[in-house]
Order: sequence, then C-alpha cells, then structure tokens
Amino acid sequence: MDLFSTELNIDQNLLPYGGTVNYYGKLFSRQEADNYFEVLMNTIEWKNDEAFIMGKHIITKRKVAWYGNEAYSYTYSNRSKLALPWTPELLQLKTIAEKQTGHSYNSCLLNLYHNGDEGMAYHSDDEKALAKDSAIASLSFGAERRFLFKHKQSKETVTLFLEHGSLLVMKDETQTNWLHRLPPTKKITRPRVNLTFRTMDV
Ligand SMILES: O=C(O)CCC(=O)C(=O)O
Ligand SMILES: [Fe+2]
Repeated sequence: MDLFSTELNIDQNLLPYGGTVNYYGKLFSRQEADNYFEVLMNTIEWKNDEAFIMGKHIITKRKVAWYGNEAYSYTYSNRSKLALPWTPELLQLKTIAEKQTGHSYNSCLLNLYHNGDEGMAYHSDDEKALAKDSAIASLSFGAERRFLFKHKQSKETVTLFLEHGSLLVMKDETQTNWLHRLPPTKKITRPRVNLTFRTMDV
C-alpha cells in the first residue's frame, strides 16, 4: 500500500458510526463540470422555495427544482410540488450517479445557492415519501462549499468540502442518525448548484 498516495479511497466511510457517507471527489474534468454548471443554470426551472414555518410564509433566496421518473408529489413544510420530467442532462447525470454508486434513483431535488449568503440549515432527508435508508447521491457544480454532518445524539460533527463536479453519497442509517447542513459563508461570492438523486417510495 502506498501510504503517501493522495488518491481518494471512495470506500472510506466518513462517518464514525450510525451511517455511511462516501466522497468520490471530482467525477468530471474542469471543462465537463463547467459545461454541466452552465447547462443546469440555464435549463432547470429554478423557483424560489416557499415554506410555512411556525405559521409564517417564508420565501427563500435559494432556488429549487424537483424532477422525477413520474410527476411525483413531494411535500415538505406544508407545500406540495409535482416532479417535472427529466431534462437530457439530468438523465445523463442520473445514469452516472447510478453507475458510480451502484444504486438506482427515481427523482432529483436541485438547489441553487447564488452565493455564500445562501445555505441550508441542519436537517435530515428522512421524509416518509423517501424509501427508508435508501441512498442519496449528491452532485455539486460551481463554488466549492463546506458541508457538515452532526450526530443527533452525540452531537459529534464531520466536515468536508464539496468540490466542483464532485459526488457524495449518503446511505444506510445516515438520515436516521445524522443531520447535515450547508453553512453560509462570507468567503464565497459565486453560485453553486447541487443535485440530490433520491428514491421515492412509490
Ligand atoms: O446543497 C447541498 O449540498 C445539500 C442539499 C441538501 O441537503 C438537500 O437538498 O437536502
Ligand atoms: Fe439534505
């Protein structure tokens, strides 16, 4: 074994217990990743997210979109959205994520963070509509951002950076035992697009 190798071990579990997170690093060349970023920015039906939180109507700065094999309804924060049909590039990316991770997906939630002011608070993706303990494949394009996990009981945290054109997988009991978040940061002024391929229980 080469102890000085800088190569990523994609089988390494980044979580110490209670779930499995694998970071595959960059899957694409700079050129390919730049192209996907441009295409996603221009072809996805980005909409500001709305939510009702503690009786208040909130419109996020972050934009979202929801695509799937069928017009699945996705409900959270008391709002329902119907999945749009795949674009050619989303289908390509779904196939790549499936080949890399060995899991299949039937839907994708996309997030557009215009700059470091926008992030996502601690949550777990354990909605009833998702198949329990199914894998979630997360592709990132654009600005590199920090990503954190926090264990629900021990409060232990794990941090990593999600690079331009990279793939991260969360699976097994990760959503049951861990929260994750994308912290806001003053250092980032460029946009980032994130795709999470998921499996709806249908
Ligand atoms: O932007 C990210 O990397 C994560 C997004 C996320 O956690 C989600 O959409 O549930
Ligand atoms: Fe999430």
